[in-house]
Amino acid sequence: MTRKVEAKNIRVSYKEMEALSDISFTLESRKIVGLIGRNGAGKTSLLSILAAYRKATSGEITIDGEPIFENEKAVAQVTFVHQTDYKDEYDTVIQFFELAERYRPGFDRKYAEQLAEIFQLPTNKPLRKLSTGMQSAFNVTIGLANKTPITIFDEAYQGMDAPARELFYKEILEEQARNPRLFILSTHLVSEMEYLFDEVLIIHKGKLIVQEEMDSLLQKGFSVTGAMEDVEEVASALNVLSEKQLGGTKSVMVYGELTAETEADVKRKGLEIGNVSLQDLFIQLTKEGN
Ligand SMILES: Nc1ncnc2c1ncn2[C@@H]1O[C@H](COP(=O)(O)OP(=O)(O)OP(=O)(O)O)[C@@H](O)[C@H]1O
Repeated sequence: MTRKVEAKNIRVSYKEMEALSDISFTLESRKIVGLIGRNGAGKTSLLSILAAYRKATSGEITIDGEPIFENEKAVAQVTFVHQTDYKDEYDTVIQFFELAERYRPGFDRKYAEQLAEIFQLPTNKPLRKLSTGMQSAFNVTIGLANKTPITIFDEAYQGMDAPARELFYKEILEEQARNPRLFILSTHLVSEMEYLFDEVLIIHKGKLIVQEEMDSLLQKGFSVTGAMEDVEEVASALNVLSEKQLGGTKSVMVYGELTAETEADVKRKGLEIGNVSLQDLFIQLTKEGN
């Protein structure tokens, strides 16, 4: 299921407020992409445009070169899982599976039933009577069982407890191994989900500030620790995101390429280079002032 998704100069305004400004990127299929950003950064706005739920104020999303908005064939390639209000939904889980089987050509009923068992969904209950976590598990079930080439989960885990979330992550990885596709997962649970991601997009205040393969992103973030004066000397040439000091020892978190020259200098001075997590990088990259 090879698909190429391109966002070209996406801008979204709600009246005078600009929620997304000039966002462009290309995503290749067979990847699990993490979309992270602080509250109000624009994640849902971006995902709803990627799924053609709404039109960008300007710019365009294409799948394999075809504009997606109001394009039935392109839209059928995408499943968008987001929080849904089921308070007026009298149909049961099983009735929903029947509908999905009738109207969604790729829907895998058998897999949906397996997932319902894994998540212990009460399949004969109307959706409005499921708990919040169960409703999310139902959404996740539909998202996985639809098996569309592009599957988007917008904070789909709301209300799901830790064991249920763990089952969800495991299913994504297993599905990706069985039926590779493009998964896009927006989340606030960065440390919990970072092991899933092949690639990461970070949006901040409506702007795309990072698009990187996970491995190279983690290589770009590193810490340097040691004697204060030596660390300060090395850090003066680096893009320092944060610093900590304890007595005469200082530690700085850096974002940027670690050149051979800097690495040699660090070694000469007896300083220590450490790894930083995606969560730490995300916090520092989106901190006021950075
Ligand atoms: N329908 C709307 N009308 C007006 N403003 C909106 C609308 N939807 C979103 N916004 C604004 O656009 C900005 C981006 O919102 P969006 O929901 O896309 O962010 P988000 O990253 O998904 O946030 P969160 O993580 O809190 O869910 C916010 O400032 C929000 O208040």
